[in-house]
Amino acid sequence: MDKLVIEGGFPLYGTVGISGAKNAALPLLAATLLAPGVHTLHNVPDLRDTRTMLKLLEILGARWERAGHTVRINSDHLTGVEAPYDLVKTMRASVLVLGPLLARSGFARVSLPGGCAIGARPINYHLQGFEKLGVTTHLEQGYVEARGEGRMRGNTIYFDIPSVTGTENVLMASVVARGETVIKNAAKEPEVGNLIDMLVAMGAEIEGKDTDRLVVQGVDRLHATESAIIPDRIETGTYMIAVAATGGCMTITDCIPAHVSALTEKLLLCGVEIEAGATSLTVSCPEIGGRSLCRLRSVDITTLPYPGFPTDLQAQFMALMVQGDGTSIIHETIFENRFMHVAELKRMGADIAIEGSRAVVRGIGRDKLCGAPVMATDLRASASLVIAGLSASDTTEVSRIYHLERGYENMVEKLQGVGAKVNKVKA
Ligand SMILES: CC(=O)N[C@H]1[C@@H](OP(=O)(O)OP(=O)(O)OC[C@H]2O[C@@H](n3ccc(=O)[nH]c3=O)[C@H](O)[C@@H]2O)O[C@H](CO)[C@@H](O)[C@@H]1O
Ligand SMILES: C=C(OP(=O)(O)O)C(=O)O
Repeated sequence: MDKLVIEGGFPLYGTVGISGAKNAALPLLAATLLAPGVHTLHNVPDLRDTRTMLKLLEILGARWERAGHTVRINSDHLTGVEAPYDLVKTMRASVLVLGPLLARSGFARVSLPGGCAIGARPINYHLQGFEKLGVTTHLEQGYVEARGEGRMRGNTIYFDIPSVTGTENVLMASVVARGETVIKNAAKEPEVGNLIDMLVAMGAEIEGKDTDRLVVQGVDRLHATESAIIPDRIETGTYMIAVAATGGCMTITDCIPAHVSALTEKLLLCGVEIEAGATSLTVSCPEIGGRSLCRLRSVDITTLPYPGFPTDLQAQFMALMVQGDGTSIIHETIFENRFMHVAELKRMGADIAIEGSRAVVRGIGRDKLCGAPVMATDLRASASLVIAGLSASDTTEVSRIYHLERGYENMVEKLQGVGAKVNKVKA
């Protein structure tokens, strides 16, 4: 098993280019099942999760080829309807094939994802949405079997919580249902917008992009098309926090600054300087006494659905707040168990107490974290530990980095490119 060895304390200077978003690539790849023909997707990041999704499409009968970040998928002849346990257990987003398979074949069998490190994560909203469209679902030996009686029928679907993949899954089923579907309290994440753009290019009729009310007029058929994955806002935010934590000045290119505005506001309050261009962000720590490592004001965050502060940046922001000059309250409202990084950060000297869904982070100031062997428990917890390691004295070893490889393309190379002393070694 590989691990990362990080020698901390070196400020980051230079430029990092942002890859396509994992959380947009996964639903857009699944959407290629909706219509026969050759679909072209650009800016697809090469990650463990996108490789898993391509493997799943292959199991279902699609054929694909990759040239750099462009993937061509031929879904003319689908031969399967099942997402097996072995794949779903490595990637929950495998459930995103349910909607397209129902739309294309009227039947799908998908292993029910279990809980994961960050929470129970049920898919009841997905299933309730399909049932509203006339689909029957039942559980058989750990698999969800979903069957439509003839063509699905449009309906009004209300989500208690604006589920991101729930919205995407139900949307993909509804675009070919008969009549009108209204999705109320839909997720407004930019990745949902990216999927809507692709579906519309395929011939779907959807109104309400970027709002919490989506109105779909079902169409008889869709066609293959060409789309591009949006830049990864979570990767963007991770590098913004990395430079705030480590000091220096980094220009982050190929990103959409508006997609990270909640984080930008918080970093400005911390005292970090940020200049936004059309597709770039320059993040720097003001120099004090010849060092770029400014004092860091502690600020509070509450994770919320978009455009609120993303839960996928909570762990990384905590790695920054442990170096603050006061107390920061970090309130996690999306997932019930997303503080697995706390125990590991404490091993590096952080002062954090968990009180239910809140973490009380008492900042220990700059230059106080010390390197340690730590273990990654999930994707963003891993990124948090990398940020802590980059800012700590001595050496930090992060094990179980396969989590990191699910969602960060070339992280080691990108960090080395801005002066970080980080290497991947065999454990
Ligand atoms: C592949 C992908 O896009 N993953 C993202 C997606 O996950 P995902 O789509 O799984 O997350 P959701 O938006 O569905 O989850 C939001 C909340 O709703 C709950 N819930 C959700 C569905 C359901 O049927 N029942 C239910 O109770 C979840 O347990 C959670 O507490 O959005 C999350 C929240 O922004 C991000 O952290 C993930 O990175
Ligand atoms: C939680 C995440 O992803 P997933 O929903 O794929 O587990 C994430 O990207 O931080």
